[in-house]
Amino acid sequence: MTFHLDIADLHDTALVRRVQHRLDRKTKPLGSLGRLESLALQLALVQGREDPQLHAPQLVVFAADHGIAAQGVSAYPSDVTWQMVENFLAGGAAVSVLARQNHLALTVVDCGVRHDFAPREGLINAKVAAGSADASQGPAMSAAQCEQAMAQGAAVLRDLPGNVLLLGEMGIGNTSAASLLMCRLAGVPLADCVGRGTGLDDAGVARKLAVLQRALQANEAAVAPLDVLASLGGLEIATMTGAVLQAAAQRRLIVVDGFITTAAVAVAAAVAPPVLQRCVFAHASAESGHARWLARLGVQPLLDLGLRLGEGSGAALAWPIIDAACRLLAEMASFESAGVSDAS
Ligand SMILES: Cc1cc2ncn([C@H]3O[C@H](COP(=O)(O)O)[C@@H](O)[C@H]3O)c2cc1C
Ligand SMILES: O=C(O)c1cccnc1
Repeated sequence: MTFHLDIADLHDTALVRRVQHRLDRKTKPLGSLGRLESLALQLALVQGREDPQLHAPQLVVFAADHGIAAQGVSAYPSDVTWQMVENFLAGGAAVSVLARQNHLALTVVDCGVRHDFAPREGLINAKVAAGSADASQGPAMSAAQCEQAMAQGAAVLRDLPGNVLLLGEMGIGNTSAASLLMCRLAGVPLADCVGRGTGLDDAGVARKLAVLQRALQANEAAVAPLDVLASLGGLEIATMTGAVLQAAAQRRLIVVDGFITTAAVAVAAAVAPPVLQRCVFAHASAESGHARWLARLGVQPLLDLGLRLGEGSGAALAWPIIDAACRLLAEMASFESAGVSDAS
C-alpha cells in the first residue's frame, strides 16, 4: 500500500537566523521566553515566513470503534464511542468545553463508529465500516479500507479552513491499537507499550497484554508502516494519518494530543519524516508508553498535566501557549522601536 503526498523538508538556515535575530531584539533579556522562542521559530519555519500567523484553528475529533474491544481490553463498553460523539456534538464533553474556551472550531469525523448518526452541523460522515475487525484474530482493516480511510482523512482536511490542525480522537479500545502500533513501529517491547487506558486494574492490564500479544502474532507479516497501520491500527487512526499527511503537505501546524494521536503521527512520520517538523506535541499523557514514544520520536511535549483522556483535550489546553508564541513574535516591540536600553 502506498499513499503519496509531497511533504517538503523545512530546512532554512537563513530564515532561522532572521527570526532568531528578531527574537533577540525583543524587549526582554536574551532567551528569556524559553520554550516559547523555539516554538515561534518552529511556526516561522512551518509557514516559511518571518511573521507567521495562526488563523481559524480546527480541532478535529476522529471517531471509530474497534473489533478488539470485544476481547475486554477496555474498562468501558464500545457504546461509549457513539454516546461520546453525541456528547461532543451537544457540547458537553471535556473537549467541547475546552474548544469553546479557546475559540477552536470543533468537528467530529465518523470514521467508523458502530452507530447511525443523524446528519448535523459539526459531524462529517467518513464511515468506512461499522468498526474495525478484531486484530487479535487477523488484520483490523483490509488494505482497501485503510487506503479509503486515509484518502477520506486527506479530503476532510482539504475542505477545512485555517492553517492549524489540532488532533483529537474517540474510540473505545484505541489505546490497544496505539500500543500495537508503538510496539511494531518503534520496536519497543509490548509490555512497555501497554497501559491502563480508560482505567483497567492490574488484572485488566494483564488480560490486555495477552490479547495484544495474540494480535501481534496474528499480524506477524506486517512490517511496512502502512501495512502495520492496516493490520494493527483502527479506522480513526488511519483517517487521522491521512489528515496529518494532508495537513503537513499544506504546511499547516499540527497540534498532537496524547497517546493515540501520537500513533497516527508516528505512522505519518514513518512514511514522510518531515511531518514531524510541523508537529507540536501538546502534552505527555499519563498513559504508560507515551513519554517513551515521544522520546523515541525525538520530540518534547509542552505540558505534563497527568491527563489520560484523549479527545484532543491536551491539544486544546496547549493552544493558548502556541498562540502566545506566535503573538509575541509578531507584536512585541524591539529595543530600538521601544527605546529600551540593551545589555551593556
Ligand atoms: C466516558 C469516556 C470518555 C472518553 N473520552 C475519551 N476517551 C478515551 O478513552 C478511549 C481509549 O481507552 P481504552 O483503550 O481503554 O478504551 C478512547 O475513546 C479515548 O479517546 C474516553 C473514554 C471514556 C470511557
Ligand atoms: O493519551 C491519550 O490519548 C489517552 C489515554 C488514555 C485514554 N485515552 C486516550
